[in-house]
Amino acid sequence: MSDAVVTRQFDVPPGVVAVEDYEPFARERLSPEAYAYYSGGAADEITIGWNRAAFERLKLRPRVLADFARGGGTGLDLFGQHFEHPILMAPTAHHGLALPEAEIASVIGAGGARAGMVVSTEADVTLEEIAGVARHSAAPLWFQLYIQHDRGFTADLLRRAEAAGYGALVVTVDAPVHALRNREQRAGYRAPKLSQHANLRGLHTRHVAEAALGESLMFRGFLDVAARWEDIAWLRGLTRLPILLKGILAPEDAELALRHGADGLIVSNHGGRVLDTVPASLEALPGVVRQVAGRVPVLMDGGVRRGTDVLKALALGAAAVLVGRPCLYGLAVAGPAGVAHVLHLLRCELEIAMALTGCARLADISPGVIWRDEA
Ligand SMILES: Cc1cc2nc3c(=O)[nH]c(=O)nc-3n(C[C@H](O)[C@H](O)[C@H](O)COP(=O)(O)O)c2cc1C
Ligand SMILES: CCCCCCC(=O)C(=O)O
Repeated sequence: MSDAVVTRQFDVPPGVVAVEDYEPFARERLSPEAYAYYSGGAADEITIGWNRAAFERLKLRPRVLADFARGGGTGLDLFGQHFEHPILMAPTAHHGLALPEAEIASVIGAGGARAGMVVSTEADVTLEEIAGVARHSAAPLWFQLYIQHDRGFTADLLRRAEAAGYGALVVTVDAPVHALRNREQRAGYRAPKLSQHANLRGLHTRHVAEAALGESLMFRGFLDVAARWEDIAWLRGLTRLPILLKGILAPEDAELALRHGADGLIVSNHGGRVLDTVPASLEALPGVVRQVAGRVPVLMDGGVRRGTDVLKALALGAAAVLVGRPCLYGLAVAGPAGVAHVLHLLRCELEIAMALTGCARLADISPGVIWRDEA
């Protein structure tokens, strides 16, 4: 994509009234390989199911006759930036599989819904082109960084993101190796070559010898150049941008993250796409929130499909949530309009859930909105 425009008209199909309604339409429109890549997870996809089950298990505690005469709202400030609501578009790779306009369409959609967007290192459009479009929109833009084996190249990526005006750096730390993606393998999905990654042009491929039968794959050079804690401290020294670490589940890692200079955390299991049978993000959230004890904002993602899910995550201590697959499905089905609609639906549903639990503002959302069964 070199000319950053979206000129086509997109329509939301009739009957699409909730985020999950997009999925069957997206499945029809995507190639089987792309659908496998977007929808799939690691190995047996157990964690994907747990991400949803954790939300479904929690019951809400309604409150009646609350006084909303003084108004209310969903606005919040994070890292000095204002967000109209706490629902961000998660970083996801390769929007070009959904639509030729790729991330250009996504950023227009996110802007339409006044939602923050986190742009993936593995976007199909350069981070500069995306930021160029976002300049005209109300949506804050953050950049997701995969630390590359070439640290010089990584530092250049960071400088490019700073120069393009991104407001924060989200460093994804939960995927140092290629995950086991059996659904992708079965569907014949092939990830684009490094040379085809818009943001990684010029990065040389690092060849690691294939493991022969009976040899170790992981421990013969594959992990030598993987990111370590010292890389976080290194990044911290390179930039003034707030740094969030994405992919934290264990409270000990949350503590280490703060010790190495993280300004925020994203509790995430990568949408169940990296290590299968790790717990649901929502289950891991309270432990991380307890450990962090208010020192930095904690965000979460994984399985958010309803406004009530957003409310539950905030009740357990998240400052905001990120949404992955539903935005991709919205993009595949209705371009920028679909992305905006997905994010707008979630915001509207959150507002309804707040009204029915007596919360006028995000600050009113407390663990008290969760129903606790009598012992
Ligand atoms: C197709 C796809 C691509 C993704 N690519 C990235 C990526 O490039 N960087 C990253 O940090 N996370 C990536 N993720 C993970 C998301 O940021 C997020 O953690 C996850 O999608 C949240 O779960 P949900 O899809 O259930 O909302 C990807 C997820 C999907 C579905
Ligand atoms: C080493 C992991 C690369 C994955 C890139 C895209 C991604 O995050 C995904 O979930 O897919």
